[in-house]
Amino acid sequence: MNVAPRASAPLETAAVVAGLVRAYGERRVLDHVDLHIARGEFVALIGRSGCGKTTLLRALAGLDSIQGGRIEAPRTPAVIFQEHRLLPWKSLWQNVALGLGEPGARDRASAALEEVGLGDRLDDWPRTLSGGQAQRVALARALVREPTLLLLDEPFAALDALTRIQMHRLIKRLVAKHRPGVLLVTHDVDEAINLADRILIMRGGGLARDLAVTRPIDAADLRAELLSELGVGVETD
Ligand SMILES: Nc1ncnc2c1ncn2[C@@H]1O[C@H](COP(=O)(O)OP(=O)(O)OP(=O)(O)O)[C@@H](O)[C@H]1O
Repeated sequence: MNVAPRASAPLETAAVVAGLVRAYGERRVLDHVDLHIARGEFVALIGRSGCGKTTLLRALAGLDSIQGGRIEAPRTPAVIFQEHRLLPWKSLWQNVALGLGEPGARDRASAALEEVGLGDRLDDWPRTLSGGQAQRVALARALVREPTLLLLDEPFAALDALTRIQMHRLIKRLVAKHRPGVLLVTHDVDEAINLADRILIMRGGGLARDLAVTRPIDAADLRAELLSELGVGVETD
C-alpha cells in the first residue's frame, strides 16, 4: 500500500495556554492569556516592570495556582532563574543528577556537564564556581531531563557582558540540539532580538504583540519598534 507523505509535519507542541487568568485578590495580573509554543521554538517575553512576565512563567512552571483557563505541557517544564539555585552541599554532578535516579545518573550528569564545558569539574562544589559557570550547571541540570519546555526567568541578567555573550551562544547551540520549546523572560531588548524566533510584548494583562523574528533581521529597526512598543522611544540626537 502506498502512503502519501504528509505535506508538512505538524509542529510538536511544547506548551499551550488558553484563557489563562491569574489574580491576586480582585486584581487580575494575567487576564485571558493565550499562547502556543512549539518544540524547538525560542520565544522571548518582554514588557515593562510589573506587567506580569514572571507571573506567566511561574504559572507555566506549575509553581502557582491559576484562577481560570488551562495550561498544557507534555512533560514537567525545566526552569532556570536569575540565581543558579544549586545546592551548596552537593557536588556539581550530584546537583545535575538530582532526582534522576540510578542507574546511570552520574554518567548522564557527566555528559550534561560536558555539554556546558564543565566536564572536568564533576566533583567540585558550587561555591568554587563563577556566576557564569554556576548558570552553566543550572543549564546542564535543566537539560539533562530532556524537557519539552524550558522556562528561563532572566537567567543572564546578573552576568557581565562578555559572559552573557558566551551564554547566549551556548544556549542557542543547546536549544538547537535538544529542541525544547523555550520561553525567556527578559528586560533586555537586544537579548530578545539575538535569541528569539518570536518576541511577545506583554501589556495590560495580556500579550499585546507577537512579533516573528525572521533572519537576517534589521536589528536596528526591530529594536526601535520594540522600544516604541514598550513606551521607551528612541533618542534622536
Ligand atoms: N505574591 C503576590 N501578591 C500580590 N501581588 C503580586 C504577587 N506577586 C506579584 N504580584 C504583582 O503582580 C504583578 C506582576 O508581577 P510580576 O513579577 O509577574 O511582573 P514582571 O513583569 O515579572 O516584573 P519585573 O519585570 O519587574 O520582574 C505586579 O504588579 C506585582 O506587584
